[in-house]
Amino acid sequence: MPMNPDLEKERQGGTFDVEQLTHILDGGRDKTLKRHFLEQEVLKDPVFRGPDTRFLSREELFGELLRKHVAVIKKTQELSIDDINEASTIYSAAMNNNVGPLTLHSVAFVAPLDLMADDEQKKKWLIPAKKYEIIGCYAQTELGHGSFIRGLETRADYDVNTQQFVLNTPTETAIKWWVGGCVAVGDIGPKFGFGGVDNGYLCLNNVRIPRDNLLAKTGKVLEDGTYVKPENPKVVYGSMLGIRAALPKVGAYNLSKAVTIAIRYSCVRHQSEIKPGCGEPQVLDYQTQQHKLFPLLATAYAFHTVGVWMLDFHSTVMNEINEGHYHRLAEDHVLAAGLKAVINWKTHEGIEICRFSCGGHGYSLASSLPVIYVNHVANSTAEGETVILLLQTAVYLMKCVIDLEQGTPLDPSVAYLDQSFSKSEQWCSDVDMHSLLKAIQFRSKKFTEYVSSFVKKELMATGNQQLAFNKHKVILVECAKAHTEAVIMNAFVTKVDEILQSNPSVGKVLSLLCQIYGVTEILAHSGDYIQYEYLRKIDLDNIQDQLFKLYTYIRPEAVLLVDAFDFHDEVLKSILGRYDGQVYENMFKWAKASPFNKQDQGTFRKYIQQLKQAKL
Ligand SMILES: CCCCCCCC/C=C\CCCCCCC/C=C/C(=O)SCCNC(=O)CCNC(=O)[C@H](O)C(C)(C)COP(=O)(O)OP(=O)(O)OC[C@H]1O[C@@H](n2cnc3c(N)ncnc32)[C@H](O)[C@@H]1OP(=O)(O)O
Ligand SMILES: Cc1cc2nc3c(=O)[nH]c(=O)nc-3n(C[C@H](O)[C@H](O)[C@H](O)COP(=O)(O)OP(=O)(O)OC[C@H]3O[C@@H](n4cnc5c(N)ncnc54)[C@H](O)[C@@H]3O)c2cc1C
Repeated sequence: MPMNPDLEKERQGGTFDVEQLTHILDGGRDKTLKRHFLEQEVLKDPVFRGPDTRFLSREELFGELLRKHVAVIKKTQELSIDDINEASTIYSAAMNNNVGPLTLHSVAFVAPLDLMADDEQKKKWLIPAKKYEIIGCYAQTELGHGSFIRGLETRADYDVNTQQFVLNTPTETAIKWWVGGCVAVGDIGPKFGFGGVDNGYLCLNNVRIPRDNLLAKTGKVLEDGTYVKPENPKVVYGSMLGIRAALPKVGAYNLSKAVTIAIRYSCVRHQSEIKPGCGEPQVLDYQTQQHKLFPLLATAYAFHTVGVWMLDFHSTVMNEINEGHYHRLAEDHVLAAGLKAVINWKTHEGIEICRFSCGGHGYSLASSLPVIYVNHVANSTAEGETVILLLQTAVYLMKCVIDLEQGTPLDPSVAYLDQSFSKSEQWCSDVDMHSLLKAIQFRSKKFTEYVSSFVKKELMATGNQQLAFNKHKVILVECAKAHTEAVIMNAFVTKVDEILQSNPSVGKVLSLLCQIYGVTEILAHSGDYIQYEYLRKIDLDNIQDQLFKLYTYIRPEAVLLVDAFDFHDEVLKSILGRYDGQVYENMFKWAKASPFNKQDQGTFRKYIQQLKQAKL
């Protein structure tokens, strides 16, 4: 199919090599080539062809995705793939923006076995689980409790005579609920999205399991019922940590898809007139459309950068823990908590902005933006609800203030809290990304000190830390967000500095995105900068001007920047986001193919005719 002339023109501009940026995003040329190979292994294999999942009922969708997920597993094994990124490539190429039915088995059942089973148990369960000879799930949440783990009601009473645990969900609120991939007792019913996953309920009534079913790499129960605590009790939370550490990159992936669709479509879509008689411009030429999408384009790159960094950091900490060193577990936990919370929340807001920036067609499943949205938005609740996780980060920051007062060294990711920040000089309208980072770190430091003063005062008054925290949860959450933004901006600036050395032309365009990210973050909290007397109104006016100027620099690069995400059309599965930009013809073809147009609904005759007969 010929290329849409608008997109053809967009691709003649640009100042950097798209393929080189794709290699950077993938982690090197070889990784790009391997990803292409794996995608083609899926896309050329007829077993992965099937009905358009956007036309399927919940039951049909589940069945079709389970069929495909089994094919994904077979393909992964056939190609001897054990790298999680490569396995995810095969998975994503097949799932059409859905979450597959066996995802929880991989991310929430196999992972804890790997983390907390001893060698005997690994032989017994981990090896068959990795071969899908046993299929598992992660049944923690109950009807009555999800966030408050210490409030869970399920019981495991040890029967010393039989060396067994007797499991019970003693109350209705104790029923295990939301359990992804749990086909034992029942499905919890239709959901907002996640149609590919059978989130189940599980009632336990005197279910007996052997003593050695308790994963025993950390804590264990001896034959006489004595509980031997793990060296570090918090390691039992580790299975949630693994998914949280991965979710920032999942957020970046989903936002990159949405931004690709919205920016390509905004170049194809012509609407209204700027100068009468001069034709309808591309909607991406409107400043308001750029103001919707370019900060999100910058955000997608920022989130990808920090998502890769978080996974590397988490993997290092897990290796340290495997060798018995727990000193970085707390930092890993609060980084994963803050990044998972902020990134997934801002991503689902961003996908929604991408959807309505495509007008009515964004609302059609032909765009796939609604599919990406409803499957992504769960990530702000699942694996730790946003506020819950931000409070974890906030409590850690309050401890950092005490550490600072006591002269205890801080973890590297919060070292900036110990830095002094000079008032900014007059910010002219081309402030660089390093100055923007300093400003964002400054705000986080001031906010942490401000919140800590309130919590301390409350603690003095009540002597109860939980009460003190509970009274200031709103500003504690804001404090955690401010810190997390400093972590994101620091990762982005660090990566762009590195790329400026290795590939100046790519680095330059990424530095423009980094500035857009930083300026957008500062303008979103401009009142704090005035209140802390770090910036003046003139500075804020100047960086507002800078933002609009940055949009003009990014405008000719925008399509190339989303092309660099390198989504194959069959992976993106969006008519608005097609690489060739042939939207209208394919929208019409897609609509005509809808089963709704295929069979005579019969309902028309059945009910409308009744109206006629009723002679109202
Ligand atoms: C074939 C290949 C396929 C590959 C596919 C890949 C592609 C995947 C595609 C899409 C991805 C989608 C997948 C997502 C699936 C999601 C499924 C969802 C699963 C779930 O939701 S499982 C259930 C999750 N539940 C929670 O997260 C509960 C949240 N609540 C809590 O974590 C706790 O209640 C708490 C931490 C909030 C409170 O804990 P507690 O009451 O004990 O009290 P605290 O004082 O706050 O904490 C005590 C102490 O522990 C420390 N702590 C807490 N948590 C952790 C942790 N996780 N790690 C380390 N340390 C932790 C805390 O800091 C305190 O320490 P101090 O005492 O202060 O030192
Ligand atoms: C798509 C999806 C898949 C899931 N898969 C699984 C799974 O496979 N296995 C599993 O075990 N669970 C699973 N879950 C459940 C998930 O872990 C919980 O929904 C999540 O932990 C939130 O807990 P909750 O639902 O009890 O919400 P609640 O904690 O009841 O939250 C309700 C509101 O209360 C607020 N709140 C709660 N506690 C506090 C507090 N201390 N301070 C301030 N505000 C508070 C929250 O911020 C929120 O606004 C899944 C959920 C979803 C949506």
